[in-house]
Amino acid sequence: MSNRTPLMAGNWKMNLDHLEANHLVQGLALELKDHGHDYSKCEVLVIPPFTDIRTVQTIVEADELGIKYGAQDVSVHDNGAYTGEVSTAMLTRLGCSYVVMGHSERREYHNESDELVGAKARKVLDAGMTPILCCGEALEVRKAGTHVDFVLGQIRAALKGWSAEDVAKIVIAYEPIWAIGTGETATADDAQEVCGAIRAALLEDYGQATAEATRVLYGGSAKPGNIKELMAQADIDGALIGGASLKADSFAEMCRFYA
Ligand SMILES: O=C(CO)COP(=O)(O)O
Repeated sequence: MSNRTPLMAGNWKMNLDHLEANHLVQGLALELKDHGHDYSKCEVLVIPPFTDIRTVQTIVEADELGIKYGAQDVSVHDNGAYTGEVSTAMLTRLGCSYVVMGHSERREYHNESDELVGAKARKVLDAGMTPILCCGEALEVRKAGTHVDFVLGQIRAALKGWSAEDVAKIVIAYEPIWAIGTGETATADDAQEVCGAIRAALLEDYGQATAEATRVLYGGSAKPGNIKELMAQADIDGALIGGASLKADSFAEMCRFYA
C-alpha cells in the first residue's frame, strides 16, 4: 500500500448548467456525508465547465465541504488579446486547486501538442495549483501494440526539462481513447500495465522519491461496477471519471471504493 492519497476526479466535460451544478455538488456532498466518507482516504474533485466554477465555489465554501474543484483547461498566457481563453490567475482567484490539460478531446479537436500541454502544466504548477496531465492512445496504436511507448512519449515530451521535485507534484491521468465514453473499459490488467509503465518511467527519469509520490489515475468508462478492481492495482491511484461523475450517487459510490 502506497502513501499516495487516492483521487477521484469528476470531469463534467461540457455538461450541466449552473443550476444543475448546484444540484449535483449538493447531492454529492450529502451522499458522502450520509455514508460517513473519509476525505483522507479519498480526495474528491469535481471539474465543471468554466461557467459553473463560481457556483461550485459558493457551495463548497459556504458549507466548508471537503470537496475540491478545478478546471478542464487553461491558457498558457497571463492576460491580453486571447479571446475565449481563461488564465491561471482567474482560476486561482476562484479557488480552483486542480487543472486538467491534454485531454484527448482537446488534443483531437483543438490540435493541442505535447509541448503546449507541458507549457500549460508548468503554468498551473507555477500558479500553485495541481496539473492533471492526460495521456492515452487511440485504438490503432493499441492494436499495433505500441501503446506503452506512445504514452511514455507523450509524457516525456510534455515534461521535458522538468525537475524531479516538480514532477512529484503533478497528477498523470492515463485515458485510453478507445475506452472514453464507449462503455469499453480497459481491463484492470490493461490499465495497470500502462500505469505501471508510467511509474517505472518516472523511476528511471526522476528517481524513487518522485516515482513514489506522483499520482497516476486511470480514466475511460470507469464506473461503480469496476472501480474497486481498478483501485486494487498497485499503480492506479484514482480515476478521472466522465459519465459516472454526473450523478451524485454513482460518483459518491466510487469515492467510497475503499469501504
Ligand atoms: O474522458 C474521461 C474523463 O476525462 C472519461 O470519460 P468516461 O468516464 O465518460 O468514459
